[in-house]
Amino acid sequence: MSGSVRPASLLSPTLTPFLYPCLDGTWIRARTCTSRRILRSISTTVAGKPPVDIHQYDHLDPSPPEYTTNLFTDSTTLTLHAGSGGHGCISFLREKYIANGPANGGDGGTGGSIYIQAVGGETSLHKLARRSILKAGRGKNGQGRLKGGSRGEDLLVTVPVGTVVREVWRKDPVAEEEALDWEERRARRRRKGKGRDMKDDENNEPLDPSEDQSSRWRRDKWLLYPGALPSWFSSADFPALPRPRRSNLAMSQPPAPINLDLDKPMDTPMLLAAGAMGGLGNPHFVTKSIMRPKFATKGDEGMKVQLQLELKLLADVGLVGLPNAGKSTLLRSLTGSRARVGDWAFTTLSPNIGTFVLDNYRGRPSIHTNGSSKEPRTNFTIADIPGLIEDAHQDRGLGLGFLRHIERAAVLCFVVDLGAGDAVQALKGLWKEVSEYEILREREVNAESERATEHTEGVIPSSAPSNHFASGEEELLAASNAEGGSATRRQREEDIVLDPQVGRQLPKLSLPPISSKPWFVVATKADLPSTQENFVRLQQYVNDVEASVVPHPSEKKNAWRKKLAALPVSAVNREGVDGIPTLVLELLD
Ligand SMILES: Nc1nc2c(ncn2[C@@H]2O[C@H](COP(=O)(O)OP(=O)(O)OP(=O)(O)O)[C@@H](O)[C@H]2O)c(=O)[nH]1
Ligand SMILES: [Mg+2]
Repeated sequence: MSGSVRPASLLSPTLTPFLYPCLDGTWIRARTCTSRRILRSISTTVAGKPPVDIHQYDHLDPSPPEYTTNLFTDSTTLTLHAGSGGHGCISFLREKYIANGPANGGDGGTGGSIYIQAVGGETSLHKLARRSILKAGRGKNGQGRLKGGSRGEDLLVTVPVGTVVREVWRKDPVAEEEALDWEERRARRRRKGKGRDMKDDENNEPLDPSEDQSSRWRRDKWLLYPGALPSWFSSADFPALPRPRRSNLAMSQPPAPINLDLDKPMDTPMLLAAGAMGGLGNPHFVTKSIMRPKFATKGDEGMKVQLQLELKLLADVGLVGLPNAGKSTLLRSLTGSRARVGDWAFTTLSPNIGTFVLDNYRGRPSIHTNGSSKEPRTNFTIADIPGLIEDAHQDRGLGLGFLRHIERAAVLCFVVDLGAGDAVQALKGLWKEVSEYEILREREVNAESERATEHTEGVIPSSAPSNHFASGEEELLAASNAEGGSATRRQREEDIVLDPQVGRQLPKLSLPPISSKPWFVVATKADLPSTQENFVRLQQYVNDVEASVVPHPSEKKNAWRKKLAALPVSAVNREGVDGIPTLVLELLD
């Protein structure tokens, strides 16, 4: 021990004597009664203990065949196809003595809808990543005797809690039809208003009455009686194409673009894209002149939407450390996790989540409170992410891809290896990467909000509710006034949520800055020889940060400085780790 440092006064009042018995007496200042009880029990077992066998806990230092590998994917792109509607049916009643009965074709069924639900218990998107396109079922075609087609099968996409969903693009054929229909009716209205001279205001050209699109026969929209040739039908025989329709369900769709943060388990699935409407059967087109219409309409095409899913794991504690620091070993010693451990860098290639059980319901109930909810806390979760290397924030190593998983951790646990050089420098290096990542993230959030503003200004979302809820004339008047029209639309969009549980757009999560999160340091491999001085220097530095004698390692103003602690542990021998839950609970609550 160097003479300049006064170790006894610097060491934390935690588990130091356990590892450094020569410094005994410093640990008596335990923070809480609980930690004092734990420490006392450890110290009594330590007295007169024979040297520890490093391999006594096999699962903490496993042999290679025992390594577990888990499939993990934290981001993927999915293309979802809502179900198309079934076609309407062309059919006529035929019974004994009724040779040429009336039309009795049923309507086509509505296509299946797409729902999303965040569920607990899942920690990866790999199942979804294997399937890039997911399709809901198509509605069945209508049948004779006015039998409507059955609905298409719905599709439920289940994602882990913590998934962020962003829309990449969408193709909504019904919205395109609506836009076309709206243009046509506006042109018709203008013609009506202009009277006989019929001049187009923009081009100043005479309008051709035959240009009326509504009466235009569209082959792709109509279904003809089997065996009938299109030439048998003149366009005059066809009624105007029915206006585009949407199911009632479409009103609970989130407005475009979809931007969800599913940070809580959902009781009910949330609608993403409603299935398209089925076509109309031939009875809809019976008129005085056409008593037996030999045509029906086809079902609408379903909406397609591409979504980017990104998983941000939700854990109470995030382990941050250099490669090979001993994070996975620490996770294994604290929890029942089977995280892969190995004596080389980048053993961990994807995040692991472990659960520390406080109350296993076998004894007296746990009395730990659970933050805001005030319910007893029965466990807390710990996320172990791949090691960070210098410039991880510039995507070196595996860092950047996985730093997002600690974004939502309530407490950060910096893991430094006492046997691998200056622990203070290691801690400063880790903080540098974390704060650089924070800057990157802030920039990304700003860019995203700018994009969102651009999108909403003056553009009618493609999933704007259908016009068929208002009477045609009323709506035309509103729409002819550009400003008023979009305002009405926007207003209606806010009003249309039928089921507040299912149709709500989840609020965007506003994450606190990473540097303002509570943190502590775990100095691992304290069983290695001559690590004592290194730990003492680390302890001194942490105390100085707490007392604001030196700047915070993140160099941020409002960074967390309360209750800082550095704990020496030997995870591989499971020594010193018992103090971590107590500290974590203090910081969590
Ligand atoms: N002596 C000693 N060795 C340890 C201790 N903790 C971990 N190790 C060893 O350090 C090596 C690396 O441990 P890991 O837990 O895989 O380290 P990691 O930080 O998860 O490494 P990456 O996943 O590569 O980032 C393994 O050989 C462990 O047995 C400890 O407390 N004492
Ligand atoms: Mg690891």
